[in-house]
Amino acid sequence: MLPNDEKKYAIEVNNLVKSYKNSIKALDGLTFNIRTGIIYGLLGPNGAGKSTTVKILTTLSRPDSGEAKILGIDVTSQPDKIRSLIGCVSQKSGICFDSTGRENLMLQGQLYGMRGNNLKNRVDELLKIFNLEESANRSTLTYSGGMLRKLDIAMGIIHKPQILFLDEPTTGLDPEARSTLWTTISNLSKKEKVTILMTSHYLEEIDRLAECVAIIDQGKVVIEGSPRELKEELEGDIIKIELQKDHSDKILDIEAILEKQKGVKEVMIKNKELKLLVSHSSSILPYILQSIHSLSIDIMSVEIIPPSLDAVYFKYTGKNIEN
Ligand SMILES: Nc1ncnc2c1ncn2[C@@H]1O[C@H](COP(=O)(O)OP(=O)(O)OP(=O)(O)O)[C@@H](O)[C@H]1O
Repeated sequence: MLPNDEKKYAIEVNNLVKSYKNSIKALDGLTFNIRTGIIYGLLGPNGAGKSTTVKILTTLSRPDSGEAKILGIDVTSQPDKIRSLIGCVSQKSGICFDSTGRENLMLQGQLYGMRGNNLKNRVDELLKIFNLEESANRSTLTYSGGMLRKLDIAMGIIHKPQILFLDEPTTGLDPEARSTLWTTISNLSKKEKVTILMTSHYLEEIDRLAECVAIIDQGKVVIEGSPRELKEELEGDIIKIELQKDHSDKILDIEAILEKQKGVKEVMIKNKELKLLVSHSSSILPYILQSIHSLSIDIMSVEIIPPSLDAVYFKYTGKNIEN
C-alpha cells in the first residue's frame, strides 16, 4: 500500500445514505472522491446534504449505510484516528474573545497535545502565513471580521492536518476581506499541502479556488468536474427576463410557447422572474421577446448571463444559489 501522503484520494465517499429521525433522507447514495492536495468545492441548495456530509466525514455523525474513508481509513470504525488527520473550521467561530490571537493559537495547540518550542514555532509560523504578526498580541475583540476568519483557519490547521474542512469560509465578510482570504486559502493549499473540502454559497469563490466541484441536490451528486469543464459543457447562456407583474396564471402558456422555440433548453418561471437556458442568446432573443408579447405580457428588463457556475448550478438544480 502507498504511504498516506502518496494516496491518490484523500477522501473517498461511496454510496452514503443518511436519514434523520423525522424520516428526512439527507443523503441518498452520495458518492465522490477527492484527489490528494486539491481544493474541492461542495455546492448545493439549502438542505442538499452538505453539512450532513461534512459531519459524517469529521466523525460527528454516522451514516445509515455506505462508506467514507479519509486517507484510506474508515470514518465510522476508526474515528479517533481520523480526528488527528483532519482540521475543521465551521461557520461558528471557536475563538476565545478574552484572549489575544497568539493565546488562542497556543491554547488550540495545547488541546492537540503540542508543547514547548514545537508549539511556539508553529504559532509563529501561522501568524506569519496569515499575516497576523502585528496583531498577535492584541485582544481578538479588536480584530476585523477578516482577521477573525484567518485566525479561525490558523487554529484549524495548528496540528498540521492533512485534510481541512472549511464550511462557508467567507460568509459575512466584505468583498475586500473575502478576496484576501481567497488568496490566503489558495496559498495555504500549496504551502501546507493540505487537501481542502470547502462548502460555499459563493459560486465565484468556488470558481476561483476549487480545482474540482460537486453540485449536490437531494443527497446526491448531480454533476462533478472542474469549474471550467462544467461551464464548457453547459454550451449556452441564461436569459433572465423580469416581467412587469406576476403572471402565475399564465405559466403553462408561457412554458408552452417558449419551449417550442428552437434553441430553448429549459424554462423556469418564479413570480415575476423568467429564466431560460438557451444555446445562442443573441439570435434567439428577438423571438423570445415576441412570443412573450404575443401573450400580452409586459417585460420590465432583460439580462443575458454568459456561461458561469451560476448557470451550471441552475441547470442541474433548477434553483438559484442565493435562494
Ligand atoms: N439533526 C437533524 N434532524 C432532522 N433533520 C435534519 C437534521 N440535520 C439536517 N436535517 C435535514 O436533512 C436535510 C439535509 O440537511 P443539511 O444540513 O445536510 O443540508 P445543507 O446542504 O448543509 O443545507 P444548508 O446549506 O442549508 O446548510 C435537510 O432537509 C435538513 O432539514
